[in-house]
Amino acid sequence: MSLFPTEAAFDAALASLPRADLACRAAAAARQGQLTKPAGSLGRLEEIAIFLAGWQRRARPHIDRGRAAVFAGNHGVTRHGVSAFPPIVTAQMVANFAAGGAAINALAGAAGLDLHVVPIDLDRPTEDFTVAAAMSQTDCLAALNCGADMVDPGLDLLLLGEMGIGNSTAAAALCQRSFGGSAREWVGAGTGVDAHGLAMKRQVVELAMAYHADAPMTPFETLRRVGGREIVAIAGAMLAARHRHVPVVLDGFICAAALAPLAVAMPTITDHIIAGHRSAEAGHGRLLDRLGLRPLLDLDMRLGEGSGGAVAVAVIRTALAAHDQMATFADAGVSAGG
Ligand SMILES: O=C(O)c1ccc[n+]([C@@H]2O[C@H](COP(=O)([O-])O)[C@@H](O)[C@H]2O)c1
Ligand SMILES: Cc1cc2nc[nH]c2cc1C
Repeated sequence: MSLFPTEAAFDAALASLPRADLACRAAAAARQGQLTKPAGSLGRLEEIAIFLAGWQRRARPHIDRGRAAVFAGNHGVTRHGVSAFPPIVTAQMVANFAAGGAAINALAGAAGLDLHVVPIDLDRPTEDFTVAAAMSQTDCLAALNCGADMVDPGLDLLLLGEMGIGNSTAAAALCQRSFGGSAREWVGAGTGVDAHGLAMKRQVVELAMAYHADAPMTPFETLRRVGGREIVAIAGAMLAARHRHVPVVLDGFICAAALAPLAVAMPTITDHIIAGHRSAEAGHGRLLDRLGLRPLLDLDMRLGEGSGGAVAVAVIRTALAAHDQMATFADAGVSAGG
């Protein structure tokens, strides 16, 4: 049985979000207070260990089963010349992922994550969302379930990533429909468009806002109308992960944009999510601010594929190593501070 058989099931899942286990969080926080270091001196590494304790529901969290799920989709909006690369690159990169030659193959390996690549109907690009909904209800539900299917209940951590030529335009449209503002604020260079491409992207996003202006402002409709299959799958995976108590690490702008419509309807959806990094894509910092997420890293990356998130997972592992392996003041015979 799929997790999201209907739009109503998706809405119900979003309306009933499980919370972190507070007792496990408290036990992890207490342990942090006993480790041989001044209180708080490991900064955000301490917060990460406590965060994972709450979602994994154990005081000593670990990442034995860490997965990177990278979804790929094609976009009808590419007909407007919104990307520096042709749409065929999406399928070509999926082949590169399968052959092990992409950045995410190396980075997921370095972060100790199993990589799963999920191309979704690449031979059926979404509709051009300046003149139609990007996808049907059926296709939107199918993409949500593609995402949910990647979330085995036993996972310790899930990194989400995407590949889709043209998807930074869809991401900007999701941001603007969710948070308002102008296309100038949300549109960036993506794969590296020139000034003409940038102007085109802005125009495309403004046209999309006008076309869909009277449609319901629900998360499902926003995803369906101006999203893409890989983006919708990321939204489905985030929501499924929440119900299965799997903490999530996000990659860049496109991943975070998948969260935007959900967060507007249900701000606490971000509680089980770590923003792995802030990408160099123009709107990402603004989007993370709106989501109330503070990125772990800022390395001027703007690749996608889950790459920035994978680097963040390597840092997260160091946080857990300290939490698990350090001696307490009592164990080591070190005098605690007053
Ligand atoms: O992760 C990011 O912040 C990011 C920023 C810019 C581009 N990308 C990647 O580049 C593609 C989208 O760029 P574009 O120009 O084709 O819209 C897509 O495959 C993304 O994975 C990703
Ligand atoms: C080569 C290439 C690799 C990518 N990985 C994610 N988005 C991408 C876009 C391009 C163009």
